[in-house]
Amino acid sequence: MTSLRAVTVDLGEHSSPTGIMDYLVRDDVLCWVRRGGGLVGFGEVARFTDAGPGRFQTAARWWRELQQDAQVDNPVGLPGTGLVAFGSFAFSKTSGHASRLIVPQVVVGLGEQGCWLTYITDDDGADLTAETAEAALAGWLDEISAERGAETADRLHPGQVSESAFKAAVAAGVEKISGGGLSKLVLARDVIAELSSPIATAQVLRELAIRYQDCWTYGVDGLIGSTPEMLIKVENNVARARVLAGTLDRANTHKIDGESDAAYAERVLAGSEKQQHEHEIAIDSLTRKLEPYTSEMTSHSEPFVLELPNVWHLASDVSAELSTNGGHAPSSLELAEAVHPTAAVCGTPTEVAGALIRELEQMDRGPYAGPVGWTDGAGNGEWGIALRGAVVESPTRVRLYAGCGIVDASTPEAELAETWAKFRPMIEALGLRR
Ligand SMILES: C=C(O[C@@H]1C=C(C(=O)O)C=C[C@H]1O)C(=O)O
Repeated sequence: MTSLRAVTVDLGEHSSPTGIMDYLVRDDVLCWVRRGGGLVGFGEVARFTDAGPGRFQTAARWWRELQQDAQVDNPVGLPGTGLVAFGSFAFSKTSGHASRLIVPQVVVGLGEQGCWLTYITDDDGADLTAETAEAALAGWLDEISAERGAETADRLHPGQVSESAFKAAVAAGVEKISGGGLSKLVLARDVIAELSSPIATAQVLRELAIRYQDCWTYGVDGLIGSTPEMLIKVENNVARARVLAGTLDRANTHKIDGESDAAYAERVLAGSEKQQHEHEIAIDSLTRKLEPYTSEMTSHSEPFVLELPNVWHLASDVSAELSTNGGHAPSSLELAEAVHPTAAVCGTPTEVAGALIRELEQMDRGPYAGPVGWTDGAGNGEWGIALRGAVVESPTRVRLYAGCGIVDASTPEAELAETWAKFRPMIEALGLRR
């Protein structure tokens, strides 16, 4: 195994109003961005890949061993400094898709407490100073990627799961739920964007990051998107999650005369028994899985309405003190494994829902609905659920994914419409029209 050396340097204040988005200038960036803060990585000095049920554990072991052999000079010491890996994990243990951790050569970070730069190398003789780190970053920024305009020949095609196949799967899912044995099931489908010229990934990421400020915009090795759902975040032994379930389209509203947006969302979403039921199942699944790792957990008794540009969601924020076993708290990677998949993207009970997804969807979800994010050497990290995103399969072919929670009151037409609302962020960022 390569042994790595790293240095983190303090960059002081970053005064630009667009923050870390200023660094989303290359199509090959690794990124994790929210409200102008986050991490952007360039280059690659180490990579881990694996598939199957052991993928999280082999990744965690690889990451631990990499730390043990590494020399890290990190006077900044904040979460996201020192050695960092970006990663994405397949949704399913049966997926052929490679889960991965990637250690970049250069990472720029921006948080509430400042801005920093990390330079990582496998070269024993490299000079680890602020100057070499800054020169490495400047080298990456020297060549920036081109933008592209929307082209009329760009097209959206059906994916592996057509609209009619999706509706049939939803009907079959509702029938299974009514028959007992499971209370919630999440079914998804895909669509393909065929572009007439190569995708400008950095531009897409910038558009998502600007438009979806409350979401986490991710870019990891061709997996791109902007997720509103935080699977697990660990910062200094505190874990946080944002659980979503319950969705209302903002483009096709049926407001009563004079009703405000907020009152409409409150009435139709927060006031809906079906949506509240779906939400309760999702929050229960997260808290149950997280509980064994915590000494204290807080969540609000009522969900709030989260407003995004495309949809409203019922949302709950959970926070928990992590219990330290022998002085060692679980890392973000260990917790991601423990809580994935939640009922927000799989169903309840997990095993029954997972098997039904395989049977009814008939598609490999790949990294869609799996954890995406980053980890540092101290166990901090942020793992979102890879939703509202796409996989860049070739420069001109992008596969978009979206799904919905199915409960006994679900109808195929409404769930199909909901998938279109969830595709919208990517469709618009790609400059496509439906
Ligand atoms: C499955 C997706 O979203 C999930 C399902 C939701 C729902 O059914 O209401 C809401 C948010 C997410 O937890 C997706 O975006 O593809």
